[in-house]
Amino acid sequence: MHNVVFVLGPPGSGKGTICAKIQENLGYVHLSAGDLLRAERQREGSEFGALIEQHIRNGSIVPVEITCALLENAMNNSGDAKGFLVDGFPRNEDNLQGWNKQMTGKALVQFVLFLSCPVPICIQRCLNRGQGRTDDNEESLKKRVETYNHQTFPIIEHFEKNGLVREVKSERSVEEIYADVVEVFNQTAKV
Ligand SMILES: Nc1ncnc2c1ncn2[C@@H]1O[C@H](COP(=O)(O)OP(=O)(O)OP(=O)(O)O)[C@@H](O)[C@H]1O
Ligand SMILES: Nc1ccn([C@@H]2O[C@H](COP(=O)(O)O)[C@@H](O)[C@H]2O)c(=O)n1
Ligand SMILES: [Mg+2]
Repeated sequence: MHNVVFVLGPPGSGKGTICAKIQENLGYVHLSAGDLLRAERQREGSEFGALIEQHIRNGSIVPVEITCALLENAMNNSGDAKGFLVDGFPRNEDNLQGWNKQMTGKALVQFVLFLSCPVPICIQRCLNRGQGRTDDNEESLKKRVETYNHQTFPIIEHFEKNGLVREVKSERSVEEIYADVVEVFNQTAKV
């Protein structure tokens, strides 16, 4: 059984940054759904490359069968891990239902780390990121925020109703955020 922490928040809220620190210090393996999709988009011979790029540019969500298969493969190929930080998933109802269908009995969701941050700050962070992402532009960001507000936030609310959400405000320095995140892990997960 894989231990899983879902990490959610608006685009640019700092999910990848904080997950890297958790992986370094707390022994969880970081799996970013977006990174896995970008790698699959680049993989020679992938039948999904064009479809993934279309969704990424539009800020829309790739069908769960593709994303969940990438996540499950990555977990199975990671050897012994204390747990997995599943960053940027589940992003909509399709992701959630597909995960439940495919992963029930194989993964245990310990909690959901919700990095909350005002959208204008998130947008500015993405525009300054400088990694050459095809979706870090004003047009794609508008759509990504719309998708977050209409599809992802309701998923966070769903987990909140089940008592699984641990919110950490991420409009602060990485050090301040990370200190609160460590508290959350100490209280909730077996570290
Ligand atoms: N607390 C912070 N303060 C200032 N800048 C930050 C902070 N956390 C992350 N950043 C910067 O903001 C940008 C976005 O961070 P990051 O990639 O971690 O966000 P993300 O939530 O994974 O975004 P996305 O959803 O687009 O993948 C990066 O350039 C990162 O260095
Ligand atoms: N569960 C997911 C996660 C991501 N995507 C697509 O990738 C884009 C980038 O995601 P980041 O988390 O790296 O910002 C995102 O806008 C989606 O197009 C997805 O489809 N499903
Ligand atoms: Mg990210």
